Amino acid sequence: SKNYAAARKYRLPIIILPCSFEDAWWILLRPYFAWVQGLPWGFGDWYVYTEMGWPQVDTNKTSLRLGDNFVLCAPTANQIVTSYRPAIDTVFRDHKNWPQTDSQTQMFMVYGQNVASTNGVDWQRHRKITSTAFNENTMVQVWEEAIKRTAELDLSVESERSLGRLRSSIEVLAMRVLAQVAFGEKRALNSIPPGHRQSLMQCLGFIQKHIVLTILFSGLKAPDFLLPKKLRKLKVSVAEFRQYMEESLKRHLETTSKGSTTTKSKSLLESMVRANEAEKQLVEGGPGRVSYLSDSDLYGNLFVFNLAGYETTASTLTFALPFLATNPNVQEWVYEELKTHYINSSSREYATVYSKLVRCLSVMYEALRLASPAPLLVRSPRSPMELPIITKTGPGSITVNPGTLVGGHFYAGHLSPDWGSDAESFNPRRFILKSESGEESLAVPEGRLFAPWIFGQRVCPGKKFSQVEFTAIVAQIFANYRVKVIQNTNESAEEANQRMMGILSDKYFNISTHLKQPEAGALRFERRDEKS
Ligand code: HEM
Repeated sequence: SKNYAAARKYRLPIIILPCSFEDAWWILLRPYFAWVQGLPWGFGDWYVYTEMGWPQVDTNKTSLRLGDNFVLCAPTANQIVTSYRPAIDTVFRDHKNWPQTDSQTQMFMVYGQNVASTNGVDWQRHRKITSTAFNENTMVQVWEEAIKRTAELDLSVESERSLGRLRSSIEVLAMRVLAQVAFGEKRALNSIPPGHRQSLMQCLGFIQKHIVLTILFSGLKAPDFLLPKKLRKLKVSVAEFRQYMEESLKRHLETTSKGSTTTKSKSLLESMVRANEAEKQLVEGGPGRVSYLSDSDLYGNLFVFNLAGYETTASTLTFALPFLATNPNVQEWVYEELKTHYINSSSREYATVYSKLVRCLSVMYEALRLASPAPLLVRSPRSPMELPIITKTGPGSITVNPGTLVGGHFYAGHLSPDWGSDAESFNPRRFILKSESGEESLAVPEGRLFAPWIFGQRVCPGKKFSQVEFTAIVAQIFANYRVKVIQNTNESAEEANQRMMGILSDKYFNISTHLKQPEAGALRFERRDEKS
């Protein structure tokens, strides 16, 4: 009731919730209460808003009904949900005054503090060291590794794949790219090396799938026989992944201490270790706070790179490919670009090719606009802060107190009617600008909210990594294949495409975007050099 009284003062529409995703107990119980959605007179309408990534289910429905800003009023806290651009700008440009909340950052705190789990000066320390790892040398590796691994996908041998199967193939691919580029890991990721009980892919995959349980129970000291089977398995996976990280770090520390003479670092981890060692030398004996990372910090960051670094890209591709399959004209438009700059180009090198493939990148932008893996990002001020709002009477502002949350509702911004009458359809051309001389470039149309990697100082450090990887994979696939939706018996191509769009809109959130029915649709990859 205290929260409700505070919410009323904002003069914004209010949705009352009996609990929220900030309550740990509710996260566990939530699946058992799905039935409330079937209650008459909208009695169960609150249910959808009680999970972290709810906009992936609701998309922009609530925003169309209630406007650009409204309040979710729960017993734990009020959350002002906004897709109003001045508000998004105010909050996300200023991470000092609008830091992340514990419930969001702690999601990433399984092995140690890291760039995603910290705020303020601690964050600066993590960010400084980890950012050194994302340089142009890394991008060359991402490009080459992604092309090589895509060629190994064997799309002509296994030419028909359900969306579920496609997702797992692409996850393996993206994980390989990350493992190679980030950790210099050359071993097969799905075999079990001596001294291990699980492969790297097995343990990371299991942690990823049960990330919420991992966060809730990673510190649990209970003896194994008291734990349910799933938690026992999770404990093994968490320990296994730690062992992989320790081995990897040990290898890298050895190489760094040998003082390798090349200036170019070979992996993200190596750059990070190097920058950290340099930082240690710098402060040795000097006064002031610690500016380097401890081993536990390094593990924390390694884990978070794994968590943030492959599923997001894999998720984006699992949407982009079927979107392209339902839009053969867009495929041909992408192919035109590939013919000029990739297929018939004398070089396939990152430096010459990547920046020219703007149509490929526009496909990524459009897939992210429609199915971003980060649907709602929450912040909360440390001291009372002004937040711009918009009501029926026009723009204004309200004071937000500490303890009140502000949720940036990126889905609503990405699907807003501002994008025009085709806001809901897949049309990557909207991101392409043509100069008078006919040269194409990528641009977000004026006056739209588009921030899948957010912006400002806390922008995703893997933004370019993911763009280069996505472009390489799309280029390599569409230079060689046409992709089609597989029709069911008695179904026309048009009907199959319609069905596919339905499957793609049925989503849920777990670190990234997932389909509820990935086995209900499938794609066929047809080689371009064979008759179709
Ligand atoms: C399509 C791909 C990707 C998307 C859409 C994406 C999106 C995002 C977003 C929205 C954030 C901000 C979260 C917040 O502040 O609450 C973020 C942070 C982060 N991302 Fe990404 N990301 C992608 C790929 C990657 C990749 C490939 C890596 C690493 C290899 C990566 C590493 C990180 C890290 C470490 C952070 C935390 C940074 C910080 O808090 O300072 N991401 N990402």
